[in-house]
Amino acid sequence: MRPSLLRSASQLLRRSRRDYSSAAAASQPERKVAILGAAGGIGQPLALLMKLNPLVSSLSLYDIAGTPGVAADVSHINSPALVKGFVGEEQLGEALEGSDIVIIPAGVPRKPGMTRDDLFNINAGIVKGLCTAISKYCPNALINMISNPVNSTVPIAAEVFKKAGTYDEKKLFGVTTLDVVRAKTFYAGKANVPVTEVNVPVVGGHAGITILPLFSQATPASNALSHEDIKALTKRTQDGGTEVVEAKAGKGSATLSMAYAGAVFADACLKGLNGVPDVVECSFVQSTVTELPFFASKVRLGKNGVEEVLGLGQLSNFEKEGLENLKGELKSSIEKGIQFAHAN
Ligand SMILES: NC(=O)c1ccc[n+]([C@@H]2O[C@H](COP(=O)([O-])OP(=O)(O)OC[C@H]3O[C@@H](n4cnc5c(N)ncnc54)[C@H](O)[C@@H]3O)[C@@H](O)[C@H]2O)c1
Ligand SMILES: O=C(O)C[C@H](O)C(=O)O
Repeated sequence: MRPSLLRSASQLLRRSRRDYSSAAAASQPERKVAILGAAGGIGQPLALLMKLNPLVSSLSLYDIAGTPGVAADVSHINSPALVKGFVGEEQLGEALEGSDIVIIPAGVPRKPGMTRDDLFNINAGIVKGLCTAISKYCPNALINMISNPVNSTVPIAAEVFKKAGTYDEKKLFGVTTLDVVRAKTFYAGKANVPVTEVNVPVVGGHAGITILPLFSQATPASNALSHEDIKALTKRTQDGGTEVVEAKAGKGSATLSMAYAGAVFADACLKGLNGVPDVVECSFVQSTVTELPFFASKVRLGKNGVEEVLGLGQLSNFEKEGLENLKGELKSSIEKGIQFAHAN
């Protein structure tokens, strides 16, 4: 693991420990978190980070292969979460039962030259199958969808849940936290401000130009950045996933930074469920912020999942243009997901 990831993991753990002490005093509820795709590139480090999160009392690791080994390994860590591994479809029900949060990084990752949409044909079916099981075994769980293309897999999940009569728009989240993590890192480097103090909302979706970082709202504000700097930061954030895919040269896409981002988002969901006030993260959710039915923006998390979808705030002209430019692609990715769910 890179030192920065280790630092982030230990910060996350320390933060959670503090919250744990105050929550424990108010008798913290038991929370079960399931990871589907837990033996994969994201699944394994994410399992590690969730095992380190003291808000988790039960950690269920499911995959089609490899989970007994991952579960045995992670279970030796001396933190409170009880770890169980489940393998194969016949164990999926048990893996899901009683889950408060289901995190889904199951599916194939990109290779160089591919778009996220190129993953649709394989991942759409995987997500549909897993969501069908979720609607049966843990219909009230919050879903953290990581599998790509997120712009389509979230609408697929919504349609599966609607068909099963279990859809609750407050409980379905596309995980876009990695875009925020990248925007914060790149902005801090360019603006020369402490990265741990930086916040940057990222709205839209999770693919190419649909990823729209709002650097005009970045804090701490910086007037050292030119328009060219903002354009370059925006492009780097939009192409962050491709930067990793190319650097890995055929060995997959972001796994460690994604596991960190997934752990941050799941931690925020747990805090919301536990009644911690003012927990806000960006996420791709059912939305009326624009005319599109799903859109990523800041979301206030609460005891039932989404408590409030927050608006976009003041945008720069460059961001307004980016917003108009992303709508066509995002709309067709959403429609593709909905059509797939209806046809299959
Ligand atoms: N949302 C994001 O920001 C983001 C970031 C990075 C990667 N991703 C996506 O996450 C997904 C996983 O990436 P990865 O690098 O971990 O891939 P990976 O191939 O390393 O792991 C995927 C895992 O999913 C498992 N799997 C396949 N079908 C399954 C099923 N039906 N049920 C349960 N598990 C199943 C595989 O066995 C494998 O262990 C990809 O679609 C990738 O594009 C999303
Ligand atoms: O880029 C990818 O294919 C994986 C992920 O969506 C990312 O943003 O890193």
